[in-house]
Amino acid sequence: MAVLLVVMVACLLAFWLCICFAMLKWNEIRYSRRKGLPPGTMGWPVLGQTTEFLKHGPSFMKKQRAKYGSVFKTHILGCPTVISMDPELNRYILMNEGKGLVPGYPQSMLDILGKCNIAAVHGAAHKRIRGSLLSLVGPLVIKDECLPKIDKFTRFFLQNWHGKTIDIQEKTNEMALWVSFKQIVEDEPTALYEIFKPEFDKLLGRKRIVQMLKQIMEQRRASPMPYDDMLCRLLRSKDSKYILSDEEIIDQIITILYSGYETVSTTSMMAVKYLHDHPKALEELREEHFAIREKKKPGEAIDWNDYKSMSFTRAVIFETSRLATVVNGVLRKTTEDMVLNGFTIPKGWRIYVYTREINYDPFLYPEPLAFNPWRWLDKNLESHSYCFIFGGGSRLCPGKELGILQISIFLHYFITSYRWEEVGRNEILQFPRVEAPNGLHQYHLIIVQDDDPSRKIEVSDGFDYELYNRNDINRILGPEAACISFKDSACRCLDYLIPRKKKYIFTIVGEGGQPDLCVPTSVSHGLWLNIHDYDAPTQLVKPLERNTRYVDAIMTVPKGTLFPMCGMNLAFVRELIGPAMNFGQYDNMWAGWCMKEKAIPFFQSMVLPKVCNNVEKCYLAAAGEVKSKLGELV
Ligand code: HEM
Repeated sequence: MAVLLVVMVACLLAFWLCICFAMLKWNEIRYSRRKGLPPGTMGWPVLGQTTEFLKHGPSFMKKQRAKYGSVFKTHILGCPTVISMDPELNRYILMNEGKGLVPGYPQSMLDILGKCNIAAVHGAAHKRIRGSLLSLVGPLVIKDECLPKIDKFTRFFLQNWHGKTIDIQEKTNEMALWVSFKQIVEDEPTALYEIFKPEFDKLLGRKRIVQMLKQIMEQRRASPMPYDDMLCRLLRSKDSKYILSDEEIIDQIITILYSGYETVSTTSMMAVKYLHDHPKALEELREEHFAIREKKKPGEAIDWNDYKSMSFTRAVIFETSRLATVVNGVLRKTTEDMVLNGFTIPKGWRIYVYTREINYDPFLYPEPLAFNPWRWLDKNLESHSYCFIFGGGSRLCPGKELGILQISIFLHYFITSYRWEEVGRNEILQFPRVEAPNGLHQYHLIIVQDDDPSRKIEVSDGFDYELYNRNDINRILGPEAACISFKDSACRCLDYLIPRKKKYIFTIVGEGGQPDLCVPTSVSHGLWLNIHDYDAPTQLVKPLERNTRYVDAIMTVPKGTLFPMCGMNLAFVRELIGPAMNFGQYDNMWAGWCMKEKAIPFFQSMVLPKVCNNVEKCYLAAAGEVKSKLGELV
């Protein structure tokens, strides 16, 4: 009987597995019939890969990219989707709104924001709604209209925190909504806000919010009182282009509240966290703000000139937004079949313009996991073509300057009024959405793949890594890309150019033996399993000779012994021997491309002392000269 039961369970299990496999297969076949789609997998019918995407977020993205490249297809959030992690393509999509591309936000979001909201419209309607929005929150009006109010409400909000344990997440959250709410309807009683906030937090409370706003609008129309807030400006727009219907006004208000809520609150909270963890940055910020306060009477408001002098504050806000990546990307939808990067994206597909990774690009942001606000003091960075923190193109965030202003004023009153310390680890500061990338992984790997870029290296789960291939080398170095030769160990030279601290550099070739750095070693040379690592002429005369004897042994090259060294299957400690390993155009040459300009004249003019009467002494003397004179180049 028991045996029968086991057999039945096994049959059921096998049957179930077959069904699952068939469903997966069917889904893949369904999409494989369409020609020209990007690589990728669509997962389960209907569900697609939504669960993996929501559960693993950034690591799901990295894994798929490693498998399929920077542009791949998937099925998430109920829609076949192409994910682009390619900075060039992302830029193209952002800059080419309208050419077959419109916003692609899910229906659930449009249901909350309303059908007239800015993300639901495009073309002329978008221009009109955006124009109206900019007349309320754009850079031209925030100086006179928004700043005095933000100052007043933020200062009021930050009162009486002395000696208390506060949840900074909860507080910044409340502050972002309250300050926006008060700017929209300043003179409405605070009790109204108390009803409004829980409805807003539920997000499903649109119906109730619409009712409340309609009521306020009716009262305003019937009242002779002069109001001075955003709602008043919307109701009495002076510019005929921007006269909106009641429905449009309501959607506009909900959009302003919704768009500036999580973005401003999360950035404010993360700025507090980063400043707490980086006392030097906090000290410099305090200096900036106390210098402003010194010029003012107690309680005097911040004015535009004060705000404009907050250059380090702006840098802190940009660095926080970058490192915390509050917005991971934006969504677009195709309105016709489109060819992008050589792939055909069918009409109606969603494109996830995933911009998160570019925030950690070491070429754009050297040592990208470090909190370094000073990098933003170079103003060019804000306008860099690949800086997508506030989006780009015709949908560049219209609330960018308003958001920065709100966070600046918050930081001003927060750091000039309080000193604080974290209570408990991560108990007060909670990061349910924002990842803290700093310090989570002991090792960060930079992998430079040197063979065919269409072949994808599989990297096991659990590694924190960046993967570069030949296409990336071409993208990063542009016309200079030829200086890193292809299909040899010189590909590691890209590693040198990646501005990040690296301790070990490994060059691993095909199925060769792996370098071993378990013992304190400056250079470790792995041997090849399959062929003798002969020099070129010997290999020519012994083309078929193979090494069949593999000895699992470590040999130490004695001091003073010269030995031939191949650049492949080599590992070394960068700090000890890095400059000598900077490979050039041809393998095994001792000169890196970045040194060429200066290195050649340097060597041509080098004179060694007379005591250098053998190779070893010459080498050591030359190495000393290189260290002292060329050291800063490396
Ligand atoms: C630190 C704060 C903020 C960040 C990081 C941020 C980021 C962004 C990004 C990335 C986009 C592009 C969306 C897309 O292309 O689909 C965007 C658009 C938008 N943002 Fe912000 N934002 C911030 C603050 C604000 C504030 C305070 C407002 C309030 C008015 C706001 C209102 C909007 C609106 C209405 C859009 C849509 C624009 C359009 O479709 O034309 N944002 N924002």
